[in-house]
Amino acid sequence: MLKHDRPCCVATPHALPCAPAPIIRRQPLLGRLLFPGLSWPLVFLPTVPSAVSQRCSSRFPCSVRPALPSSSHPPFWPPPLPHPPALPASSPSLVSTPSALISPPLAHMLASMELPLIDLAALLPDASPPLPDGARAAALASLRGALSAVGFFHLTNHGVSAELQRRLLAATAAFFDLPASKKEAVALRACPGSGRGYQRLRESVTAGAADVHEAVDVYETVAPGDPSLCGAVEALRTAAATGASADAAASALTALVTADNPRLPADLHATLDEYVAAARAAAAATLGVVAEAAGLDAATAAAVAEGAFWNARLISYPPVDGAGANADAGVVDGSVPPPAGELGCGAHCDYGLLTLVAATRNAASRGCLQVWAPDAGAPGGGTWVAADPPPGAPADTLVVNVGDWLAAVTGGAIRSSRHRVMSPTRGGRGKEDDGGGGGRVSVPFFFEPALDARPAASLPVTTVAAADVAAAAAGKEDEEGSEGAAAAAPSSLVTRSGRRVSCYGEFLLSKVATNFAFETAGGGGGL
Ligand SMILES: O=C(O)CCC(=O)C(=O)O
Ligand SMILES: [Fe+2]
Repeated sequence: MLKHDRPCCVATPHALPCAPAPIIRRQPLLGRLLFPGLSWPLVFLPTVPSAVSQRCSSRFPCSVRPALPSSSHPPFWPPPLPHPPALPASSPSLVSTPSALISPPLAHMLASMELPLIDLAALLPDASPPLPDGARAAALASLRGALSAVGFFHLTNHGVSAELQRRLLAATAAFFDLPASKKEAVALRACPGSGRGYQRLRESVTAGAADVHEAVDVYETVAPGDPSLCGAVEALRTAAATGASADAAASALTALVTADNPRLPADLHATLDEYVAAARAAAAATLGVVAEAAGLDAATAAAVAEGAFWNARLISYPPVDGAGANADAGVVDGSVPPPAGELGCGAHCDYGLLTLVAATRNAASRGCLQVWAPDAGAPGGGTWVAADPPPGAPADTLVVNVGDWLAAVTGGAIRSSRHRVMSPTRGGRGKEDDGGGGGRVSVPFFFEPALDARPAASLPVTTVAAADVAAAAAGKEDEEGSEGAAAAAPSSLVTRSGRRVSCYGEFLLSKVATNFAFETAGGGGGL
């Protein structure tokens, strides 16, 4: 990643009419992140190494580390699967994994909707007591199997306590229960360039179709002179884009990442601050383990995570009646046609490194989050797999999934899979209710690469799949009956105009530009 010691040269964009609020500014890096061969003690350094201290400008102490409890149960579940055969040195596409690499037990695991449960604390290289070598290798193999098949797994013992998750989900639910006028007071619509704020029902759009949810987006706020922003601006300006569009993109990116977050109710604000610090630390540690499972060398893994950026969404999915809801989500099967109605959130891939999802565990929520497993189910078919934690999973279980950038960095060894959220079924409220009421509340935390992270020249970059192009042209994702094909289409690190992205910031911008109903097709800073 490029380093800069001079202020960013992009003109600060037009003043944003958002209320200034001190929520969640860029935090210091956690010292060195966790990678094979390295261990946590580097995280405790009271003074941050000079290479990263220039980013250390916030009120958060540099000694933040996740409180990773010692393991009290087996480090992975279900039992380990055979390690898949070695992947070819250069994988032909970003996300496809030949079916031959899916072992029969793994296919079974997918069909029975059992994503592995990974115990992060037990898998850390400096875990105490250490796992026997064989057990650690088996757990990593189980993780690798899930990463290469669907890019989703369940995570426990990660330091984001169940209690903190419950508090955040309850405060989030309370926000969405407020009168519309209070929510609209922090509307994204009022400040679209900031990417932040409240979106009413059906304002968020996935691949052209309205989503049946309300949400609030928040982002890490970086300083205009932040090295990663400067690097991204430089990358944009020296990329193939011509002057005017590069300037527009640089301005749009600057507006997006330097804006302040909306003024949320005090308790939600404070809880979110606390949650972000914990989730960020957990994500960094998880990335180390995922990188190891994916076979990335330590230097590449370290480079991927340096200067990481984050954003998050607070989401409320209201319950709906009958068809289209998750009534039968206990049996998710690719042979069942997709619901005719609207989705809580349409099928999409996440953009960055890893997403950590905390969600209500009430009965209404169960089975709502689903991931497309192209190699499972009938040969040549594919299956939507339920991704929510099963009822018996530990209370702190988070759903973790791989984003496009990380999948690309691994050359397709691990998948960034399409996933969707079904609307909860009305009346499905159960005794496990923890704040979602009759609906589902979730908070995906997106752990992203540095804004100036560049795709390595050696990375395979797929062309946009035909199904995606057709769907984009038609303004919707899937033609009826072709959901499976479109769901399996690979993502690619190209902008909407088909040019290879110059840096992660540009990729992020091109994705965010199509996310909301009020934005025009020409949005996205000229990309
Ligand atoms: O609500 C969820 O569980 C996940 C939502 C999601 O996939 C996203 O916002 O990217
Ligand atoms: Fe997602």
